[in-house]
Amino acid sequence: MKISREKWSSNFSEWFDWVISQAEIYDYGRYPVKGSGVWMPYGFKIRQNVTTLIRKLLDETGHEEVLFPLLIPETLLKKEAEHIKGFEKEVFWVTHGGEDELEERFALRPTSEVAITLMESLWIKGYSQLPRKFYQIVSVFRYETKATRPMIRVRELSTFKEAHTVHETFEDAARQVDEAVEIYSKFFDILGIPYLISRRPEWDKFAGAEYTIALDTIMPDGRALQIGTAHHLGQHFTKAMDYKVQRADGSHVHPHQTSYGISDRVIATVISINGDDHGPILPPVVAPIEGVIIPIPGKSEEDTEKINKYAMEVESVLKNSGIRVALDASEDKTPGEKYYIWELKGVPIRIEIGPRELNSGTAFLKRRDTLEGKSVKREELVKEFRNLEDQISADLRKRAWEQFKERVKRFQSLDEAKKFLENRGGIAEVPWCGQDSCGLKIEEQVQARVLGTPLKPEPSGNCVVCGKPSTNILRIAKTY
Ligand SMILES: Nc1ncnc2c1ncn2[C@@H]1O[C@H](COS(=O)(=O)NC(=O)[C@@H](N)CS)[C@@H](O)[C@H]1O
Repeated sequence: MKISREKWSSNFSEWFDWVISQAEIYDYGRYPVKGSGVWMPYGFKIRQNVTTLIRKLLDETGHEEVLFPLLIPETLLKKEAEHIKGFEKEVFWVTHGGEDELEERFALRPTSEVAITLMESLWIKGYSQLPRKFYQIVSVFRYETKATRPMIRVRELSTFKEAHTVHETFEDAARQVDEAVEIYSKFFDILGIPYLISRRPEWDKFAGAEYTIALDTIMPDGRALQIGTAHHLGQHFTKAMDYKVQRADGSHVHPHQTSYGISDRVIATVISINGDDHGPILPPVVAPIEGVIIPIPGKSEEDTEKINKYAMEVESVLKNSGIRVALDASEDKTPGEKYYIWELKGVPIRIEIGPRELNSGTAFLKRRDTLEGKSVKREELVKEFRNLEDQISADLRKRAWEQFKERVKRFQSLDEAKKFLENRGGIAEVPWCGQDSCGLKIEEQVQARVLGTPLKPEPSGNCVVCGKPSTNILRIAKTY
């Protein structure tokens, strides 16, 4: 028997608010600063498992973790004209220290390009020190004026991983952007999150970038969510800040840079992408508790005692093998009430230990995603548990990709694309001649956002606006 996904898909936003509060993941809307949420212990552990994973992927590809000041002086932030133009409406300012007005305002960093470029100009003088790849996982602040949403559109991005790299040439920076996209692809593949990689249109790239590559997923309500971006910054910041490095031939050149970021949105997505009306289904790799043991009382006090004792043995066998396991031995709830709570918390495997398991020396493993269960011998428990986890991870990833692929559709006319986006939602692909004017018209007529173009051009048919032969397809979607 499957659990319905009615609420999860048709009232996703309500479902998400209900899950993050009832599963005690993230307290949003009650802390008296709009757009700031609180990571509660269980949610903090999910966040920790996610950041541990991205740290691993960055550390093993030559990135060095750093930690920069939160405050950026106004004159520094304004060094790069496009950058400040793109952010000036989003910056929070600090104007006083105690009673004293500061002689210069400080910005709460909205992102750290100028801060990092300043210190790079002091640390890195010559080509032999390049390329250099830094990253930090910090809070950044953006005065979002659109409706804020927990984790998805916040004003304090409390899990902002920003990477910044320096290169001798444009080409090497372009190679780095490709590496960043590969790292993000691997990251989302491990998390089981489907995505499309698109080059953002010229009119929607990061402020101060040559070009932007973005990874977009589709949330249960059919809206697209940008979950990662990588920017080729060229020499925009190094020229604005007159930062040069010495080349092998003794000449000096402004180095080229990239930056790439992900945020709390990744956690919102990993909670939401596989869910049902009982709550989220967390992939084992990020689940704070991979398996929860629920003892089922016996007919007599004596039996129940034996069952609890056996359950504790099962707990230590799993714990000793490095599995994050919990034993819910609370006396004040029935097994059914416990099932409800742990399903709401998205625990991927439930281990039922009752009279039958006690007598046969087995454990009953129940999957959170399909609700299928199977009995395993106690001696095989760790191996069977790990195998089941691998099966669940693969099935969750497969199901998410199947749903995703159903929601990416190609159309030859704008009307069909518009209808599709208004009904089910998803990402529509239409033939495009490559002219910005047509691209902007598409956004207008479809009342949706252009996500951009595939990295490998896919000309097919005639531009849906002007009728000229297409040079590529354009992806459009209702977005967050
Ligand atoms: N208000 C927000 N709330 C949550 N996540 C956000 C918000 N704004 C942006 N993000 C996420 O942060 C990622 C990086 O932000 S960004 O503006 O595109 N890029 C940068 O800031 C660059 N400096 C790379 S670190 C985006 O891809 C998006 O997933």
